[in-house]
Amino acid sequence: MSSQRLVFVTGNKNKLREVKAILESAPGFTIESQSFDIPELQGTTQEVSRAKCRQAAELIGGPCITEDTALCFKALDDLPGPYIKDFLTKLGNEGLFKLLSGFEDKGATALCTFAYSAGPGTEPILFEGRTEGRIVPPRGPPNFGWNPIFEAEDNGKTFAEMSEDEKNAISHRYRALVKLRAHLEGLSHS
Ligand SMILES: O=c1[nH]c(=O)c2ncn([C@@H]3O[C@H](COP(=O)(O)OP(=O)(O)OP(=O)(O)O)[C@@H](O)[C@H]3O)c2[nH]1
Ligand SMILES: [Mg+2]
Repeated sequence: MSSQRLVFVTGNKNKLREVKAILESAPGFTIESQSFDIPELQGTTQEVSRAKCRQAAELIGGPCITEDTALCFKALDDLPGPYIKDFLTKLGNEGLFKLLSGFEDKGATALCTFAYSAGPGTEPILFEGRTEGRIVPPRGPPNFGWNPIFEAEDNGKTFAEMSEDEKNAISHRYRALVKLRAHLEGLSHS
C-alpha cells in the first residue's frame, strides 16, 4: 500500500518524534518535517492554530500540517492556554505549579490542535484532542516541556513518568491525530 506524504511544519523535535511514532505506527502516512518557528498571533487556540497553518502553507508552498499545544488551568479560566510556551520559559515547572497555590482546583486540560491546509490560500481545518488531568509538583524526568507537572486522569501518572508508548496512547496529541488521520484517510479514498 502506498503511503501518503505529509509535511509537518514545527520547530519542536519532541513534537515531531511523537507525531511520527503515532502516525507512522501503521502503514498509511510518511511524515516529513520542515523546521520553522512560525510567529504565533494572540487569540483563542483556534485563531492561533488557523493563523499558524496559513503561514506555514505560504512558506511551504503546498499542503502541510501544523500543531499548537495549549495547557489550560481550570482555576484560571483556561489560562495560560496557547501562551503556555512563554509561561513555561519564564516560570519553569515549579513556578507553573506555584501559580495555582492560591486555588483548591488544580484541574487542567492539555489541548492539542492540529491544523491541515491543502495549500496556500485554502482555509485550514482543525482537529482537537484533549487529555484531562491536574497540575502537581514535578515528578519524572524533565525531558519535554511541562510533562513533569501534568498528571493525567487516565492513569494517575505525570506525562514524564510514562513511557513514550503510554503517553502516546492517551495524550492530547494522540487524540487529535486520530481525528486528523480519519480525515486524511477519507481524502485519499475520495
Ligand atoms: O510537557 C509537554 N508535553 C507535551 O506534549 C507538549 N506539547 C507541547 N509542549 C510545550 O508547550 C508549548 C507549546 O507551544 P507550541 O505549541 O507553540 O510549541 P512549539 O513552539 O514548541 O513548536 P511549534 O509551534 O514550532 O510546533 C511549548 O513550550 C512546548 O514545548 C508540551 N509540553
Ligand atoms: Mg510555537
